[in-house]
Amino acid sequence: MFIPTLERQCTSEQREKFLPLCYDYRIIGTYAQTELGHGTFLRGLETTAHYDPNTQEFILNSPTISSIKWWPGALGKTSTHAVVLAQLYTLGKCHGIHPFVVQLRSLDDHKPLRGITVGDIGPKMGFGPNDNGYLKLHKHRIPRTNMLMKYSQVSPDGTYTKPPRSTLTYGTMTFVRVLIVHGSAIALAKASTIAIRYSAVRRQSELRPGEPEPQILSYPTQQHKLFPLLATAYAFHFVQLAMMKIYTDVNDQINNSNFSRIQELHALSSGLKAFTSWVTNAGLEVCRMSCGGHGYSQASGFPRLYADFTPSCTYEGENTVLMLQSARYLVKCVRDARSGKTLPGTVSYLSEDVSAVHSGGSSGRDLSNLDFLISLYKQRASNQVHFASDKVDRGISAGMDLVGALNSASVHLVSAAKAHSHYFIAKTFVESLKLLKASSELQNVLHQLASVYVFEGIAQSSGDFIEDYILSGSEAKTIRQLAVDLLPLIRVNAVSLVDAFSFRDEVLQSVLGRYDGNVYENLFKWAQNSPLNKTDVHPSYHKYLGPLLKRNQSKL
Ligand SMILES: CCCCCCCCCCCCCCCCCCCC(=O)SCCNC(=O)CCNC(=O)[C@H](O)C(C)(C)COP(=O)(O)OP(=O)(O)OC[C@H]1O[C@@H](n2cnc3c(N)ncnc32)[C@H](O)[C@@H]1OP(=O)(O)O
Ligand SMILES: Cc1cc2nc3c(=O)[nH]c(=O)nc-3n(C[C@H](O)[C@H](O)[C@H](O)COP(=O)(O)OP(=O)(O)OC[C@H]3O[C@@H](n4cnc5c(N)ncnc54)[C@H](O)[C@@H]3O)c2cc1C
Repeated sequence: MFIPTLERQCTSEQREKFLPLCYDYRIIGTYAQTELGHGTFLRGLETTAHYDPNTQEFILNSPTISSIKWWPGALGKTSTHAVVLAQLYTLGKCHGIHPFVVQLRSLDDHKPLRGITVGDIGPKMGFGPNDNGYLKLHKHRIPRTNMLMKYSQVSPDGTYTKPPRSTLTYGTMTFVRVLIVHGSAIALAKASTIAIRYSAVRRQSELRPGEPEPQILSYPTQQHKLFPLLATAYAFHFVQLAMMKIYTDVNDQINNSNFSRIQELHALSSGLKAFTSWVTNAGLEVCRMSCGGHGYSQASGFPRLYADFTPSCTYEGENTVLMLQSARYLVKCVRDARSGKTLPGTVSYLSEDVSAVHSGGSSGRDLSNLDFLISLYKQRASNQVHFASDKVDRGISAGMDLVGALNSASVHLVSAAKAHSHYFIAKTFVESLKLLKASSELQNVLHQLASVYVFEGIAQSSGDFIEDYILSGSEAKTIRQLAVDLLPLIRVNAVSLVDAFSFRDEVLQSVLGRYDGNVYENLFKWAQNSPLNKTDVHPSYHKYLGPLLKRNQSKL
């Protein structure tokens, strides 16, 4: 995050000064924004940067215990520099959060500089090798030119020039949220690879006396656990491509001072980061549990994969908060649509009258047709967004202010943002396959994946579709069965579909997911290499167990 922030927030002179140092690994930096007392509420950050026109320096301080920077990756022991987000004060006025480059450690002996107290925050659930750290600043001075001034400036005499948009400071977070969508796709693909390869190797239970134990991948329940997640990994792959394309297009516009789509990008990246990381987080656990006891071993790769992925639901914007950000934008779009404004591409459906298109229970609807089902996802999303938006309006009519009305409707707003994200993902998956240049055989297999993703997505949220009369109960049951009917067809190509992710064994880090399927021999080898097995009799025997046993044997 250090380098992307410099690339996006530096003037050209600052880029020339700082970026070569980064690219040549002459300095190592972190992104120090979160504090002990604030991670979500950025306007509440307490670190201060007061401008001193006499010396043309900023004086940085951590004025309270809650203002100590806390969590930034590699801050504890590694980073020589940080981008520090602090409240800017100049000529007696506060201008809000701005980014500053701060050197933390000497480039000679790596010791912390004067006014810098820095260290590791201690052991975490995962990310063991990462020294997430703390930073306490005490009257630490930096040159005026260390404030990143692409969008806002402080002149030598302390005059402040404000940015075209205050939220441009938040740009790096948007970029990383887009990367996290990609990260979700990768993590779910890894977990699917491990679970499906192992399920093809593992044989368990005797269905009928004398019959060989079947591969657990042959059980419909095992297929129902794993194949929708495999399909989701493929869906997220295509979604992250689409998300990155939108990010790149909007970022190019921003670089040309066109800020018209910044809100749409923020809303979409927030919703997709939250949706994909939540779904992946839950999916990793399903994959682990589908591997039985060996899934719980470190050898499976699942404990580390989960412990390292699960903070994706928290960092870079806590998921609930991001869903609310997305929903806030959707509510604004409903208002704009009602006042006749044209809506941007990813939300234009909110101005369509989808309610008349479909009503549950109509006979003869082709429930296996993906284009038709995507139109139902659209109707569900539109209904949920309009419902939540109407709740906000009713709150205001009842005398609440906008903040109060939004807060009061927030549970429904999160549901609406989820439905919106889900519609975007399902639509993107189906549309991406149409554009894919592939053999008819491959198209057929991918269509099976898209179908099970779309069917299972409805099955798992059938309440939404039934409550709004988008589907009848019997139609929902039919779609649920369509998903189950697809499972044996996907079984034929399941191992090939995870092999297609092409994770090398060294990357997958899983004995269960080894490409050669030689699990048991390598599990035994792995166990023998366990530190506890360095000696037949562990040294602790002589200190604890031995004396205890001998003492009790003497009583016999
Ligand atoms: C290139 C090939 C790569 C291959 C990649 C392979 C895989 C990648 C693997 C994964 C990589 C990722 C690894 C991750 C490592 C990251 C580690 C974690 C780092 C961190 O956690 S950094 C800290 C993150 N912190 C946050 O995200 C804080 C969240 N809080 C906020 O953003 C704001 O406080 C919040 C919640 C938005 C509230 O803002 P606030 O101003 O207080 O209040 P409002 O809600 O009223 O917003 C005002 C206004 O601003 C708009 N807004 C807010 N944010 C943005 C934004 N980012 N962009 C644009 N606009 C924004 C908001 O919509 C409001 O607008 P209105 O018009 O409605 O007024
Ligand atoms: C592994 C890891 C790495 C990190 N790396 C970095 C880094 O490199 N740099 C950095 O600056 N930070 C980093 N962070 C910090 C991270 O960005 C914050 O933890 C994150 O933004 C969440 O903020 P918080 O911890 O204050 O959670 P909180 O906001 O306190 O969340 C707690 C609960 O409050 C709820 N909540 C908060 N606000 C609202 C609201 N308005 N409406 C409804 N509910 C709300 C949330 O939904 C959540 O359930 C990292 C964190 C982790 C775990």
